Amino acid sequence: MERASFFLANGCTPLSLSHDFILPADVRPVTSSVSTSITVPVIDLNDKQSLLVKKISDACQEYGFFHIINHGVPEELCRRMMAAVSDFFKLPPEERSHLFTEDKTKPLRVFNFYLKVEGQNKVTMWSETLVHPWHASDDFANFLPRNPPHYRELASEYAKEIGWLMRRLLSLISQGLGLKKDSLRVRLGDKPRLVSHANYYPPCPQPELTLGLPAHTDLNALTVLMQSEDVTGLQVMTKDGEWIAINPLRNAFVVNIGDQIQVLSNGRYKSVHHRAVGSKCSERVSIAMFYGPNKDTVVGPVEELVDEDHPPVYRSYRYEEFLEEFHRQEGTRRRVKEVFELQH
Ligand SMILES: O=C(O)CCC(=O)C(=O)O
Ligand SMILES: [Fe+2]
Repeated sequence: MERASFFLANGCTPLSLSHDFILPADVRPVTSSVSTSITVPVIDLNDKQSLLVKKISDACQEYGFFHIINHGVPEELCRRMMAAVSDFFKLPPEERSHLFTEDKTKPLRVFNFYLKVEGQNKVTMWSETLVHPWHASDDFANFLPRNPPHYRELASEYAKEIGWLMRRLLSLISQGLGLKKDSLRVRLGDKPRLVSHANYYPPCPQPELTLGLPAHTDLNALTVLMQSEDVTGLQVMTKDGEWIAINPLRNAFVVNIGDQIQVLSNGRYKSVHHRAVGSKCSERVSIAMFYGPNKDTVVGPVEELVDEDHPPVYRSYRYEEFLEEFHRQEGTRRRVKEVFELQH
């Protein structure tokens, strides 16, 4: 059966792998060099508390990424949420194009990631992303798309569940660092910046020539990601600089450390590079729920984690300063937290 063409929200011709999407050879994903022998830990949230804290701590130090199972979020809700995102991207392009903007101050928007490349203006990534705020208890439905009609209700319900999960994860991560349960949550402030990115990757005729999402680290503190169950795409860089695939696992979430926890933990926990590659045969969806400080929060290494043997790796900053640096590096393979490193 012929597959219906995908039109980008800002385009009126069917998506095709034109010059605009093709990356220079040195940044293309080399499938044959992606290791399949290593993978990130799968952590069962039903494990005994002390074991759980240790396993999460080890994963945060070694990979900055892990899977969680028995997370308590109803499977049916996850399935419906993924379907709602997929339905959103299947709306005719004119139904999404009014949300398309490069203005990052708009809370609800659709955009494409891109990379700036020498001799070529921008290379657009093979994906489209829906951005909006989320909140576990406040009503944020006004910031959500009206279409598809069930999106508002589902996203609100899903946010409530993720809110609880984030709280639990932040507590476990704090304990892993030897801190009080609520330490990281308090540090990140009582008005965290909560943003959701729903990424849609249409099938890609030549995934080896482009990327769905460029290599990046998450700028926030913590990310809970749900990905399509039957398509691969997410890849993570290990300490040794090797790409590994994070293949989907049924009824599991991927959790990863963002830059702010790397800074708060004084470099103990790692916010690592990851990217998404396209798939030739199937569309793929991922929903990243980000938890970060608000712009006025001061972030720096937690005092208890700094001593003579562990001098501060980063200087403190207002998160707004970090965001400004992040925007300054737009379109590049960003190195934002490195700008805040102290020289010893
Ligand atoms: O699609 C994915 O698996 C990765 C998404 C991601 O890294 C992000 O949205 O920050
Ligand atoms: Fe990410």
